[in-house]
Amino acid sequence: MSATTLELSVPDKERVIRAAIEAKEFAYSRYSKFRVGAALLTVDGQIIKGCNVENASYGGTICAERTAFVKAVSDGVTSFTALAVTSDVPDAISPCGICRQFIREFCAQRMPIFLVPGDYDARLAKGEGDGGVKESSIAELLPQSFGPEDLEKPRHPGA
Ligand SMILES: O=c1ccn([C@H]2C[C@H](O)[C@@H](CO)O2)c(=O)[nH]1
Ligand SMILES: [Zn+2]
Repeated sequence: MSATTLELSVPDKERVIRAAIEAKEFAYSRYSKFRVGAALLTVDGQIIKGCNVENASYGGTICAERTAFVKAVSDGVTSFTALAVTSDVPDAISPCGICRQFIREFCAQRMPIFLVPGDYDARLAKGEGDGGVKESSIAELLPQSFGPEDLEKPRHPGA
């Protein structure tokens, strides 16, 4: 376990990584041709997948990570134990700024976020034990962040 993350079982880690790879298959990335898959593991062991969904009005695009969160939250699920993200590029990508703020809303500071290389399976086949997965957390990806608790703090007397 790295200093920044909460403990997760090896099967759960493999499950959420595998789900992110599967989610990438449905990426609607006709403009960028950049496929991204994400998966959330919920506190009750459910997997929720998301892919990026682009739009002819480019700004309407939603990232894979936010797709997964929106699917979960709109089904009443708001507690998560892990997130995995992958693309087709060998260097594991890391969530964009907007998605980091989304993660901040729903996840513990030290919840594991697995950044999975696009060639994960090829790396495993070559005997690279962990497939090159990087483990991070929202504490690391979005330091000194603003979050839900900040809105609960008392206001100064003049406000
Ligand atoms: O972490 C990321 C980074 C990018 N994208 C998507 C948005 C867009 O569809 C494409 C190129 O930016 O990749 C994601 O889904 N997640
Ligand atoms: Zn994003």
